[in-house]
This record gives sequence, structure tokens and C-alpha cells, in this order.
Amino acid sequence: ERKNNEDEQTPLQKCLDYLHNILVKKDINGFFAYPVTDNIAPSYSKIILHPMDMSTMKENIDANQYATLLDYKADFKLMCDNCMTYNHPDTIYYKEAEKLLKSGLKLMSKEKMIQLKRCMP
Ligand SMILES: COc1ccc(C(=O)NC2CCC2)cc1-c1cc(C(C)=O)n2cccnc12
Repeated sequence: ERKNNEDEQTPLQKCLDYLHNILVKKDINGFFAYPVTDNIAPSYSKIILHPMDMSTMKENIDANQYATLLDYKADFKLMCDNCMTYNHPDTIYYKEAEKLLKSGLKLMSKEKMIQLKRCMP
């Protein structure tokens, strides 16, 4: 049967989905799963001018908005940095962001990204 082309993922999208699924699992409390709203975080939209969250990153993957692995990594880092800007170091959110960032940067280290690139046609 005719393949519906827009559903087929590019090799890059497949790689990004692989990384994304690992990172989503690390966010056990779901603090990074959806956009932070002003009602759960007072004045959030005034303090954080470029919000980012995992659901938005997934939409970007599916819409093929990331040209490279590094573009995805930049949004991941933005998400963690926003959290460590808005929340004080002694909060659960800041601590989770630190932990998530550390393991995310290991997962998307230079050498790991080179290896991933190798398995992209
Ligand atoms: C999608 O964002 C969230 C979703 C759920 C929760 C949540 O379950 N919070 C409960 C744990 C103590 C209240 C928190 C958040 C949350 C993320 C964040 C971030 C990422 O800064 N945040 C900051 C202040 C207050 N709440 C939050």
C-alpha cells in the first residue's frame, strides 16, 4: 500500500526520538513533561522568556524542526537552565534539573553524538 510520506521519520528524527525517550524516563516526577504555567509557578512567564519542556521538544521532533542533534541538545539545556534560573538551589525542581542536565549531557556528549551520527545514513 502507498506509504504516507509525512509519517515516515528521517534518520535524524529516529535518533532524536531515541534520545528523547531516554530523557523523558529520567524525569520521574514529570516536572519537565509539560510547559510550566503561571498558576503553578508565580510570574514564571515574566521571568523565563524562552520556556521549553519535553512535550514541546517532542512536537519539534515530529515537525522535523531540529536540523541537527545539537539543536535538540540546545533546547534540552535551555529547559534545564530555565529551571535553575527560576527555582532556588534548595528546591526539588532545581535539584531535579541539575540531575537531569548532568545525565543528559553524558547521554549527548560529543563522542556519543559522533557515534549516533555514524548510524545515520
Ligand atoms: C510541568 O511542571 C510541573 C508539573 C507538576 C509539578 C508537581 O507535581 N509539583 C508537586 C511536587 C510538589 C508539588 C510541578 C511542576 C513544576 C515544574 C517546574 C519547573 C520545571 O520549574 N516548577 C516550578 C515551580 C513549581 N512547579 C513546577
